[in-house]
Amino acid sequence: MTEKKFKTLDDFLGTHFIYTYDNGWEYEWYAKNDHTVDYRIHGGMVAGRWVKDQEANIVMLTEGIYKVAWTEPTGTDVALDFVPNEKKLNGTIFFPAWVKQHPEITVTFQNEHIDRMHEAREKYDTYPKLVVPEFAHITYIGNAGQNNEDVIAEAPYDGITDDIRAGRYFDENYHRIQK
Ligand SMILES: C=Cc1ccc(O)cc1
Repeated sequence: MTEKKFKTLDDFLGTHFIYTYDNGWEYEWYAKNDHTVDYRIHGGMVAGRWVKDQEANIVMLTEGIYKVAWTEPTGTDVALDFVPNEKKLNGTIFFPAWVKQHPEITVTFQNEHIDRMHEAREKYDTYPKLVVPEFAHITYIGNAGQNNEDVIAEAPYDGITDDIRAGRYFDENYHRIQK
């Protein structure tokens, strides 16, 4: 894992993280550029879900501390505060009621099923929302560079985060080593 020190917004953009929330949910998230994020979910209520090119608001609050927020086609809202120099973040996820009732609908490569998400958010309940506020500890930081399509490029599989942490997943140019 890189030991880089985060100071500027540019230090954050292009960075790839893996982290585990205190409730046990493991997530992988990539600051693709100053308005776009990709992610994969490895543990928790919607493990198996993965998303590319989600538009997000990304700012630096003060040196080395970053806030990211977005709203999804599912109606789920997310706010993340990264303190990468301390290997931690705080995330709050606001799930519409239907995602808790039918998580399996969202567990897919969302980009190929946007219509299905829009349909479900109209058809099923929004309220009461499920709010999940949690700290997480960062277990991996990688310098992927911005707009790297290899970072989040396939469905999550058992052991993928171990492969990434062990250095078996990306080559020296942060391209995926295909098995
Ligand atoms: C629902 C998406 C989501 C992505 C990353 C994260 O840390 C929390 C939620």
